[in-house]
Amino acid sequence: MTNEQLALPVGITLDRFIMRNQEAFPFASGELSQLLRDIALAGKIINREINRAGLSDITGQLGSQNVQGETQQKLDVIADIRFIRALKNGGEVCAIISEEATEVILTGNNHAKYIVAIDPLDGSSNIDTNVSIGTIFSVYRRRSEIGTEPTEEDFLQRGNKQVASGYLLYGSSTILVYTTGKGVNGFTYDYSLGEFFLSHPQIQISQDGEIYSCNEGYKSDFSDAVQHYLEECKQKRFSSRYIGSLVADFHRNLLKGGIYMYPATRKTPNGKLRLLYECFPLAFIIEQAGGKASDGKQRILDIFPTDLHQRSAFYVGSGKMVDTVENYINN
Ligand SMILES: O=P(O)(O)OC[C@H]1O[C@](O)(COP(=O)(O)O)[C@@H](O)[C@@H]1O
Ligand SMILES: [Mg+2]
Ligand SMILES: [Mg+2]
Repeated sequence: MTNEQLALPVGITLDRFIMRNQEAFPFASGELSQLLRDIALAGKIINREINRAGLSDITGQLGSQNVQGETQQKLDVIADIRFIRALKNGGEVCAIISEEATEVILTGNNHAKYIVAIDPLDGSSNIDTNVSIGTIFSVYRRRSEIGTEPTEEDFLQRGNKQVASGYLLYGSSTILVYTTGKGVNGFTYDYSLGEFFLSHPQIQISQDGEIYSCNEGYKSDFSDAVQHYLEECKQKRFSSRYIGSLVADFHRNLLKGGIYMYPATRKTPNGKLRLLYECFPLAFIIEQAGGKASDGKQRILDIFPTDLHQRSAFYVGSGKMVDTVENYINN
């Protein structure tokens, strides 16, 4: 055994990976790198709180409602506070929108050029039952002039204007997956070292898959087209998998191939999921991984949002499966 083999490498840390990517772009100023580090830091803190949730009084409902009319879980609000604080203190973000806040959150960093849209805790209905949950984020350059106070207008940009997006998945292991438009990479959290390490380089989704994921409890509320597509999935003996946490269902399909669908229903005629901090960020990831994301009629990333908390039908995953459901819907 060589001496080198005595001390096997532990891998590439997130920090080093970010630095290497920054060095690859001489004009990169390091602000986006710092922003990604701030998100990773808040993710570590939330992860620790989630791991201890059953031992500390942070499970259950807070009783207040968010702008969507959903009852907020304590962890929804704790995660919201942690990410906003990390991004404020990091200094690279001038404004934030969050699922848990009605209005634009001004950080006071008016000199900063980035804005962030965030779903601080995704899969809220699964928090208290130890099922995988996550955080979803999206980063844009502001539209308003640096030095001025950002407004709602800064956030009303098409999804194809994102400069970065990603998610954290707090599951059997904790993983951070993100893109800055140069492919998709995943980093697994090593608790013992307190570091994220590159574990899933350059993720690509298979063009076709045999997993479909949607809440079939609402099937009778889906359009005939979607019901026909579900029938086809069953005839083809595809596996039905639905965790009920978008991040977890998305991540499984990203690695295994498959399609996640949250169609419009009578209860949610515009779909349930939010364009700016659920659909756009995951659509950017899936396209960078070779897959597709649609609202049934058009590419999600081409949609021009008119409202901060706008909802959309969402079909995302292996390209051929998204094409098939789109064909059903449009023919
Ligand atoms: O219970 P339903 O209607 O199937 O909805 C589940 C979906 O709603 C969500 O919980 C919405 O996200 P939040 O938990 O962030 O509100 C998704 O994670 C999940 O895919
Ligand atoms: Mg969500
Ligand atoms: Mg949420």
